Amino acid sequence: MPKTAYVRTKPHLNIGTMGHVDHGKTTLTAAITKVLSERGTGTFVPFDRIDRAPEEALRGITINIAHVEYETDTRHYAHVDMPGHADYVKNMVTGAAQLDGAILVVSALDGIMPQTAEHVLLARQVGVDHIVVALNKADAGDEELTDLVELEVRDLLSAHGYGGDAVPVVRVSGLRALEGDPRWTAAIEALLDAVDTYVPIPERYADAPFLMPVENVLTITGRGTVVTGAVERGTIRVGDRVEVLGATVTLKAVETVVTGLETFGKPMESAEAGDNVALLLRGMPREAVRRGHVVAAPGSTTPTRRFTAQVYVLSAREGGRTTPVTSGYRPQFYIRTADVVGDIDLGETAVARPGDTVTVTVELGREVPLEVGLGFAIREGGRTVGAGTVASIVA
Ligand SMILES: Nc1nc2c(ncn2[C@@H]2O[C@H](COP(=O)(O)OP(=O)(O)OP(=O)(O)O)[C@@H](O)[C@H]2O)c(=O)[nH]1
Ligand SMILES: [Mg+2]
Repeated sequence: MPKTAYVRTKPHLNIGTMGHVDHGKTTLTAAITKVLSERGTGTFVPFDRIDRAPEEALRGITINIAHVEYETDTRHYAHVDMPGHADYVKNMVTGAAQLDGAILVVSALDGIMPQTAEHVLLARQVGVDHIVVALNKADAGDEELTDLVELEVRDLLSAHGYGGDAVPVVRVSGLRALEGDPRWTAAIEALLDAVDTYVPIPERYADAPFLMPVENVLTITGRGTVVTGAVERGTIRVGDRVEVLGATVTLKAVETVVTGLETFGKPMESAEAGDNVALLLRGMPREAVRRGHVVAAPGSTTPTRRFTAQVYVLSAREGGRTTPVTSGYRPQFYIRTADVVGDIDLGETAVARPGDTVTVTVELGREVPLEVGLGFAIREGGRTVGAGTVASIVA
């Protein structure tokens, strides 16, 4: 099938749904694509295709994020539907790191649930600055109860520095909109308008050196090794030299050339920060690159093992630990798409209780490209116990 080139006509933003299990994230995602397909600026992606497509097993890591794309009148969006279950927080964290804005889905029937709060906290920690709320299942909710839920959500957002009073809260019914009920398709339009106007066009650091965390690695027969991910900063063109970093201990950086560039299956001439792309890498052995590595402009970033960070230790109520952390604690660090073990040194603080924010020094089990301001999650025994931001690199 001939491929039409991807033409950039509108600013591109990455958004995603988040929220508690069963509050209707996937239904809402399907409803958005339905409403926009009727406007002629998107393709309808039915519920079961969003819910089935994402499960990919990759070297034992379950990648469970569905990407769909659509346009409003003013913007092009890549939208990720993030699973709600706590087991998938890893994917939410690594995916949310790329989000310019998020749609927080809260069931008007249930109100705030543990994962609603956990996702808001994680969004804050990974630097998602703008949240729009979809109060879903409004078709089935009682008006007064929905008012209470709205207040509760605004309070939660304010508590995490999102300015809950200003955040748009739109009452929607993904289910009824999918069925074509005009009242509820209009609500989806209102939600999209809120996203269009409330989430600003991000500064893309287009002039910064190129960097893309690797999400997925594929082999295309006859063509070679392809890596996919969201461009974190800078621009990339076919023919550009790049480095793959964070590889094996013996082979720290592998230099290669980008020989092909695509987005959503369409070839493109250049990609910039925020784009979801696939890069074909010349002569790159399949085994030399994996999820967690970084593709960057040569010499633009140096992998490091030691850094200081501000870390928030989740309280037990948020699903975190019930006991304090002391120096020598050795959890997993989720940094961009990488999953690395690390030693925590609390220095003079000595003890961090659940709910505390502390400054720590971390020594990772292997080198990872890091920079100040980069967010990460800390996990232990399959659950998130902390979140933090890199404060300084220690030589
Ligand atoms: N009444 C009503 N039910 C809804 C609405 N949206 C979703 N549901 C129902 O809520 C249930 C969960 O919907 P999903 O879209 O799968 O929820 P989710 O948040 O994606 O769930 P997970 O991916 O498992 O976290 C399904 O039975 C839906 O049919 C709505 O607007 N109104
Ligand atoms: Mg879902």
